[in-house]
Amino acid sequence: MTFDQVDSPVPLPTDRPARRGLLIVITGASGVGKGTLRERWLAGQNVFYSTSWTTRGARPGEQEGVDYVFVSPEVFAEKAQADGFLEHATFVGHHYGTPIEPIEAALARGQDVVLEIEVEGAMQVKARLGEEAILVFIMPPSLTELRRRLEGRATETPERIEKRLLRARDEIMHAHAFRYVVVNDDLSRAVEELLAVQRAERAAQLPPQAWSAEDHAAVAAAAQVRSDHLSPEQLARVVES
Ligand SMILES: Nc1ncnc2c1ncn2[C@@H]1O[C@H](COP(=O)(O)OP(=O)(O)OP(=O)(O)O)[C@@H](O)[C@H]1O
Ligand SMILES: Nc1nc2c(ncn2[C@@H]2O[C@H](COP(=O)(O)O)[C@@H](O)[C@H]2O)c(=O)[nH]1
Repeated sequence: MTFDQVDSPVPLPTDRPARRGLLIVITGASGVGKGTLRERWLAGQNVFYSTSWTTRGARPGEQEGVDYVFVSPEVFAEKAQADGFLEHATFVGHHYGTPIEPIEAALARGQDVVLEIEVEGAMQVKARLGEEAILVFIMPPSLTELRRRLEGRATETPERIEKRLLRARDEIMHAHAFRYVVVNDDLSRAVEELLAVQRAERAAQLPPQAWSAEDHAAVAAAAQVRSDHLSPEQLARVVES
């Protein structure tokens, strides 16, 4: 028996991570570039990316269990009824949901978790988890550019693109509900802003005296993309352009 154990009736938590992981949610209109940004932002990081369940069919090249878990509406409904989702929503005719168990496990072992979901689901996460969820809205430079990206990706029929764009207008008007707003015009700058947000939120768990120079820089950069800087006029300009 070691000295420590004699002094401590409760075993010391040597194998427990020092902190819980961060839960970061990126949200925004379909086609704004969430997936593109997420891949670049998380490259080389040991972050848990949550694979969603969906009732839509797989697109060419999409892999079961990697891009999504593809299920029938019946299987989805069973999981929802059993409270197996952190959030779930219907988006242009299909159901999408975030399975709760793997997320809870990753956060408990100290791993950061990233969700990439549409706006209604992100609002549910906010209502359920409050300040624990770090919500980032990804803003397109304009609706015209959003249309160009959706058409260029060529994964939807023209009719479905119109439905996604119609929904996008409403989603953009909710941007102020999220903690941060990152404009995805220049991809590299937007990735830098996401890295700054992640670093700043980690730093916020420590007293400022413990921050490195990089932490201070990240906190300053993240402050620039807080949603309270966003004016109603800026939002209107995006949906009207
Ligand atoms: N900053 C950018 N500039 C120009 N094109 C971009 C930019 N970011 C992403 N794109 C392009 O826009 C298209 C849509 O991107 P992506 O699939 O990542 O969007 P998404 O928000 O994840 O969509 P969904 O929500 O439907 O899954 C892709 O063809 C991508 O290459
Ligand atoms: N509320 C949720 N939305 C999700 C989830 N997984 C993905 N999504 C979002 O749905 C739309 C459409 O996706 P697509 O792959 O069909 O283009 C897009 O905005 C995704 O981000 C989820 O688990 N919950």
